[in-house]
Amino acid sequence: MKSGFGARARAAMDAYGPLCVGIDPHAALIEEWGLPDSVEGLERFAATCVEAFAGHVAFVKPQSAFFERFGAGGVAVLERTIQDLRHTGTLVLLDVKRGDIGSTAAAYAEAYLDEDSPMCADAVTVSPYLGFGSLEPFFETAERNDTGVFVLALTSNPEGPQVQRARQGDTEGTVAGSVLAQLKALNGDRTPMGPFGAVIGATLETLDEDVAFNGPILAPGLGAQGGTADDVARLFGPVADRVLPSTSRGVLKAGPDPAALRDSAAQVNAELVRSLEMYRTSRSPA
Ligand SMILES: O=C(O)c1cc(=O)[nH]c(=O)n1[C@@H]1O[C@H](COP(=O)(O)O)[C@@H](O)[C@H]1O
Repeated sequence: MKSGFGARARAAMDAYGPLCVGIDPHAALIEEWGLPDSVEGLERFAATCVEAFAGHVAFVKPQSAFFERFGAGGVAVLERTIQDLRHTGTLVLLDVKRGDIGSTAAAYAEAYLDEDSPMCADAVTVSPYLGFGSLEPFFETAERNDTGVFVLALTSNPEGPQVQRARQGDTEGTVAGSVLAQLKALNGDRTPMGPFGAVIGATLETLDEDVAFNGPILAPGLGAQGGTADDVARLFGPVADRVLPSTSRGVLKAGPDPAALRDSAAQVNAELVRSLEMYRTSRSPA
């Protein structure tokens, strides 16, 4: 029987280290890899990523936008990529950042989080800006299927704080703080952790929020956006066991040789482990 998403994420991170590698087939990268910017090129790009990363990292995160760019043919490649990765046992976090009114959210949830769907991933990214409650169909479908949901909280882009750091009222906390508090309520005290994660960028100057919500933390922004392993340790050191730092271009630029891609991911993973360990030892009593 399949175990809960929190348990599967815990086991994968313990086995492979914290790194999540993103599959973002930018046109420029496809060209650098010597491939045509077409469905055929996309197919070879994605297959190379599967060969390089499946069975070597805890999570792979395909970015749907770069597949949708090619229409139905691109979406078919995305579907196959998700299935191929999952067949190897590698966890797939599908990055689609969905969010809509409840009845439409239910259809998105069925598409990405229901095991009967051909596009089902292990987890999906969602946006809470139609109201956290509008995400309920995602949570409910995930619970029924032992899949997971990652909700945007403090994103890695410079425009994020305008909305996410906004105060909800004179005395209340921030929008992001409210998202994190609601995730905490959903995860409860499940062990080893709950299935509902947050997205918090590795590019932030400071966290300034309570991240004790007992779920995984996707931390994108490592590499191309300027985040470093030391930033990950500085921001997430106290909750190191739940952080899933993510990079796409930072590793993909090592392609198209699958061995070079795998080596690059292993190197980033090792840097993360080293920085998080240094943080831990610097804080432990002598
Ligand atoms: O949800 C995400 O993964 C995400 C959230 C966020 O705050 N910032 C962010 O960059 N991402 C995604 O992470 C990937 C970052 O790619 P690189 O900048 O190439 O590492 C892209 O697919 C983004 O859409």
